[in-house]
Amino acid sequence: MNILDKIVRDKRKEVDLKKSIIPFAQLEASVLFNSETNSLANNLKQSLSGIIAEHKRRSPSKSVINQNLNVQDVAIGYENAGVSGMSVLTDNKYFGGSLDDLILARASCNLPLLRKEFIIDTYQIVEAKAYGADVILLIAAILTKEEIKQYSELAKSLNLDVLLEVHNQEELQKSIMPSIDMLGVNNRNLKTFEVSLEISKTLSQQIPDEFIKVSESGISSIESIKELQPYGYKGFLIGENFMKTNNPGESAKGFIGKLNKD
Ligand SMILES: O=C(O)c1ccccc1NCC(=O)[C@H](O)[C@H](O)COP(=O)(O)O
Repeated sequence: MNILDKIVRDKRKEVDLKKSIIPFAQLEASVLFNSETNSLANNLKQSLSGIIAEHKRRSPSKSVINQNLNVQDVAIGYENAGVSGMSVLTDNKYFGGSLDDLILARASCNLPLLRKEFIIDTYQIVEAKAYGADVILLIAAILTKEEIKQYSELAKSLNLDVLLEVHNQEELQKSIMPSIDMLGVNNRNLKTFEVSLEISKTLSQQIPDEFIKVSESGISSIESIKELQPYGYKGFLIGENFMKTNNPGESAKGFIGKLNKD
């Protein structure tokens, strides 16, 4: 069983447990369906920095990255740095995150917030809305085409943006549909942890122009961004490179300052 299979297996148990504590109807009743969304897609279209900075304490590939920070400081720091959006990992077992992180980030900044989660059930999408997310992530590797359609349409009905993540051509082909706002190419193979920016470059030609392209994972230099921009990428998801420092906000600020100067 690879790591993605293990994460999904545990996620199904977690969601079942949550449903037994707070039933779907009760969760749904707590959500303000039409509440405003701060659109990440719009920010990326407007060519702000394009950086989507992540809050990531640990990961299956790197183990501990940084356990000493509080999410409010990180959110405020990222906002001051001029990032286009913030990604908040909410998985606890493998990444040390939680929905509390999402709500604390929401209370601390006005950035578009991505709930970075392994979504395998509509429950998690309504939960994302309830906890203040503006964007959800759908991972093509763990969903059927029908699930991608159902989940993305539900997200749109809740005023949430949808970032759909792919890693190969097969995943891309099943994911192209009007309810997707942004197509993210993950440079990290989630089954083997191998990272290569070539994945973003190769898949870019097959992404139709109407989708905003986001390159994810393994980005740690201005040169990488400059390399990816000619392939049409407007968004760049960066986690470890900022989170491994004592002050991710300052680190993002320095990065963006250099990006704007070059
Ligand atoms: O990061 C991992 O090790 C990982 C393992 C298995 C599934 C997902 C994983 N990461 C989620 C992400 O997509 C990254 O956190 C995100 O793209 C940022 O990546 P990085 O800049 O390399 O921290």
